[in-house]
Amino acid sequence: MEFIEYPDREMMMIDLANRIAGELNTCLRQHDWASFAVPGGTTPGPIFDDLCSADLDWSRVHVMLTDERWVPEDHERSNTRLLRERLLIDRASAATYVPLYKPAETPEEVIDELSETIRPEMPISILLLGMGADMHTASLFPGADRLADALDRNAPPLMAMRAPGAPEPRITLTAPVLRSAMSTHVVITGAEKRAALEAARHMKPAEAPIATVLSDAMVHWAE
Ligand SMILES: O=C(O)[C@H](O)[C@@H](O)[C@H](O)[C@H](O)COP(=O)(O)O
Repeated sequence: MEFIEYPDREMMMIDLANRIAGELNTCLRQHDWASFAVPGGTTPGPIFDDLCSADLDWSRVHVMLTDERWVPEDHERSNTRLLRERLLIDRASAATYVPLYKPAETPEEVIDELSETIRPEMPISILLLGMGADMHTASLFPGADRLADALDRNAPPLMAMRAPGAPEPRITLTAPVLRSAMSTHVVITGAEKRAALEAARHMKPAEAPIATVLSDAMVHWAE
């Protein structure tokens, strides 16, 4: 694991947007298209604000979420809504969006369909992950109902997940998909998450799910 500490959040967000744009460009020089998976939540918005105007061939970039909260797309907690408002705009509006949501009562009703569209995107070219102070990443939460299955190396690419720490059902990429990404960045802020990250390095993914990706990840932190 590589840990990069920044003087402040703004510099970190700008630097990460630049790094990711550079990695996407490199990937597009070598391949016809690149898959780019991003988290929702409160942290990545400023990265999206910078990245959406990056000068690259977005028409060959496939953007997807690492996980989604099972709420309609216009709900304030929808990660899809965050992407549509802050990433898939400006130059990045030319990207192909690969959805992790379809209107349905539960994720189980549409997971097979969604999995079929996700499968061809593997392995993910560039993966950006967030982390909660409880050491969850994507929607791999400690104590989640199907965490052990999602950590298994034979897990399907996409799973529904319910957890005490998550107010609504989730759908999430599973550990084998996250671990097979060609480039992995984790972005975290604040002292509490830094301490959680340090602790997770010595814990098993069953207790600290972020641990499943740490060995090959570049972690970006600012106060
Ligand atoms: O939908 C989500 O909640 C995310 O994809 C999730 O994995 C997120 O990255 C962490 O919960 C951190 O969230 P914050 O950035 O809001 O702290």
